[in-house]
Amino acid sequence: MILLDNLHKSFKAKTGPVHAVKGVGFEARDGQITGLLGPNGAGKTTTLRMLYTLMTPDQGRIEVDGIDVAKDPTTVRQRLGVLPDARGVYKRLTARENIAYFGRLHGLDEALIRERTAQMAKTLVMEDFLDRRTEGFSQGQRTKTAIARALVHDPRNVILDEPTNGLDVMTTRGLRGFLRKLRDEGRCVIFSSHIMQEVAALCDRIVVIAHGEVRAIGTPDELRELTGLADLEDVFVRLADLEGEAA
Ligand SMILES: Nc1ncnc2c1ncn2[C@@H]1O[C@H](COP(=O)(O)OP(=O)(O)OP(=O)(O)O)[C@@H](O)[C@H]1O
Repeated sequence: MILLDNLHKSFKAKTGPVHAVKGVGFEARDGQITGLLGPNGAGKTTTLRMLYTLMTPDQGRIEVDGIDVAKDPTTVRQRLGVLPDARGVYKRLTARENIAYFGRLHGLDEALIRERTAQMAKTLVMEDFLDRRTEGFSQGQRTKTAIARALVHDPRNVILDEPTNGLDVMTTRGLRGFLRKLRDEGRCVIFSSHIMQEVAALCDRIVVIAHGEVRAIGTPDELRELTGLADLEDVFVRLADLEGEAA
C-alpha cells in the first residue's frame, strides 16, 4: 500500500525554477494496478523518483506499507521493486549476473537467487539470452533484465516507469500478464505511461496527471462518466488539457 500526500518538487533551470510536481497526492492499494497517466513532462518520473527515495520532496509525505519514506528509507527500499526510467543494466555482466548482483545486495542466499532467477526468466521469457552479456542487448531484453532484477527480492510493492517503452506487441502482452499475476498475488503495482489505451488495458485505477497536478482519479468507466466522453483517448485529451496545447 502506497500513499502520496501533497508532494511538491521544483528544479532550478537557467530560465527560472521549474515546478515539476505541484501537490500530487493519491493512494495505490494492495491487489490493484494503479496507472499514472500523463503527457510528456507531466511530472510522472519526478513523482516516482520521490517515491522510490531517489529524490527528496520539497514538501509532502510518502508512506509505503505505513512506513514514512523520510524517516526510514532503508526499510522502504526493501519493500519496493523498482524499474527506473533509466534501466541501467551492467554491460559487462550477463542478465543472470545482473539479477544475482541485486539479489546479493538484498541479502538473499545463492540458492534462493537461483530459484527466483529461474522463475522470472520463465515468466518473462528470458531463457534465450539469460547467460549472455547485456552489452548489445535489444531494448526489450534490457527492460526484461531490469524488471527481473527489480523483483528478485519478491517485493510487496512494484513501481515501473514506462515499462512497455520500446517493447514489441508480444513482449508487451507477456508483461501485462506478468503484472496481473503480481496484482492477483495481492501486491501493490504502480506504473506510469503516456498512453491511455495501455493504462486502460491493465489498470484498476488511473491517476491522470498533467502540469505536475492530479487532474482525475478513477476507473476507465468513471473517467468516461466524469467527462461524458466514450472514447478513452478523448477522455485523456480532455482531462490532461491537451486540446488547448495543440491549438
Ligand atoms: N533534474 C531536473 N532538472 C531540471 N528539470 C527537470 C529535472 N527533472 C525533471 N525536470 C522537469 O520537470 C518536468 C517533469 O518531468 P518528468 O520527467 O517528471 O515528466 P514525465 O511525466 O515523466 O515525462 P515523460 O513522459 O516525458 O517522461 C519537466 O518539465 C522536466 O523538464
